[in-house]
Amino acid sequence: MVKTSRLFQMQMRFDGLLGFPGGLVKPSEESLEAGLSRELQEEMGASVSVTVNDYVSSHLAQSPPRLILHFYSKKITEAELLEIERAAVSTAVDHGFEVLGLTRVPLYTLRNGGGLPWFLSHSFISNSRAQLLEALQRLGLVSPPNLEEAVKKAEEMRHTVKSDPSHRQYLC
Ligand SMILES: O=c1[nH]cnc2c1ncn2[C@@H]1O[C@H](COP(=O)(O)OP(=O)(O)O)[C@@H](O)[C@H]1O
Repeated sequence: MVKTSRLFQMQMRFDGLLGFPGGLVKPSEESLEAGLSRELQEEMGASVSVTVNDYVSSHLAQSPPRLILHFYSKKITEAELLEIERAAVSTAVDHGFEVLGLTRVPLYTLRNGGGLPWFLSHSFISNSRAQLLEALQRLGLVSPPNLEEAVKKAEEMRHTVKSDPSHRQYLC
């Protein structure tokens, strides 16, 4: 087990993909920050107020068309994070439906390649894997050389799993 001083959260979505808490916002009806705060309440059961200061980046979605993906990241204390984790399984209305669970992201690489590389080799919704890498770099949670190494290892792991004979056995 690795104890880290910094924690970073994502979630397992209903469709089995990893992604961030959030959802669709109609800018004609509410501000992006108000919409995101509402979605966070539904998906995590906790009140987190997002402001323009938490804004990170925007990208055009490849699908569905005409969807703009706005990404925010918010720094909170460990106590607030623990509170969110508790609320996510107790009061969040989306728990067990749209969200199967919050998950911490391993920010370390083990000697055997476990940790962040394995995490990055999973499947992610839309551009959320790129959003994760952007946030880890911007927030200084993983150093650029370690991040680069983790991305490289993750690619190798994807190939290893595909060529693993036991993987083929499971498919037949
Ligand atoms: O974490 C994310 N990062 C980037 N794009 C996402 C993420 N989650 C969802 N999306 C995008 O938003 C679209 C709508 O997502 P979802 O179906 O979860 O919205 P909803 O919660 O409002 O129903 C997805 O098709 C995908 O393109």
